[in-house]
Amino acid sequence: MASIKERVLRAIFDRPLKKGYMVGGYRISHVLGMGSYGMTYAAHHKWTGKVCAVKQLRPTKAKTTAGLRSFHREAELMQLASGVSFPRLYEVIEQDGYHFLIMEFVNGRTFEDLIFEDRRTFSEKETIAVLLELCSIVASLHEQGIYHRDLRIPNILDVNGVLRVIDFGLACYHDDPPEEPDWRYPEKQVMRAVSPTADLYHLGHFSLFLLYSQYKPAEKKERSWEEELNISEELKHILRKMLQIERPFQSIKQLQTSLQHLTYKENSADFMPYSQS
Ligand SMILES: Nc1ncnc2c1ncn2[C@@H]1O[C@H](COP(=O)(O)OP(=O)(O)OP(=O)(O)O)[C@@H](O)[C@H]1O
Repeated sequence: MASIKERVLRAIFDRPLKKGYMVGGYRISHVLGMGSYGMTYAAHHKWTGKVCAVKQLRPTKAKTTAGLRSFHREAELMQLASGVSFPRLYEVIEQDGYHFLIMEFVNGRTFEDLIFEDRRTFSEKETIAVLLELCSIVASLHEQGIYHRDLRIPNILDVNGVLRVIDFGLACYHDDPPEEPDWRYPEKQVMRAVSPTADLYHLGHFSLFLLYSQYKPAEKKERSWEEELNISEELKHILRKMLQIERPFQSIKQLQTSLQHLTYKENSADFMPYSQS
């Protein structure tokens, strides 16, 4: 959580750029989102009209070594993460003292949009189908030696039934040293572990968001997700392992195998890959 001083400085120095501002050959059209490190805009190339996403490092962060380091790492990791599931990095631009990543614009709906704006609901089968597709994407990232560590509903997009993952702001290399533990926030240690378990943990929470989209509270008293969600015991067991309530999975492959086993066991002719649902 940002301190009061930090919030005041951000309000003064981190104002988003105006529509029409040129970053290299790209003209800013509007703000897509504002995060703790960056402000992201949609922009168009002045000659070709090609649309792209421009992520600007917040000026207050650009003044710090840690902020600049994280910006360059995000660029490096995006460059390294190859595959159609991740946006391509086109350019890194430093201009007027600002720092920008110019990247492919992913034209889809985030799962946050789908659940909270479109009111889409996900059954157990649909959630498993989404998870299986994500397993392939995340496994490919892990094979490239990268852990994403921010697989949340605003960072996973549905582009006409095909999933894509954005935001490498918290990603790391598999051989990075472990981060200094902050004992005030024990969950952060799990979420920021330099390990596949960090992504598995995030995917566990991601799955709960999908499954809760169908939930209709029958009583005022809040119960645990295990009591509230009407899902199979097998899926609950898998989720407990993802969320480290039970002995955690150690790799995405282990999760993939358990989910596949679940779909075979159900042997349901009506089980469909996410892209065909
Ligand atoms: N390549 C992209 N294509 C389309 N939209 C994007 C792209 N990258 C980011 N966005 C949009 O911009 C918003 C903010 O971007 P991003 O997720 O990179 O930053 P953040 O998580 O908000 O910031 P930070 O990483 O600083 O915490 C996202 O919610 C997403 O909708």
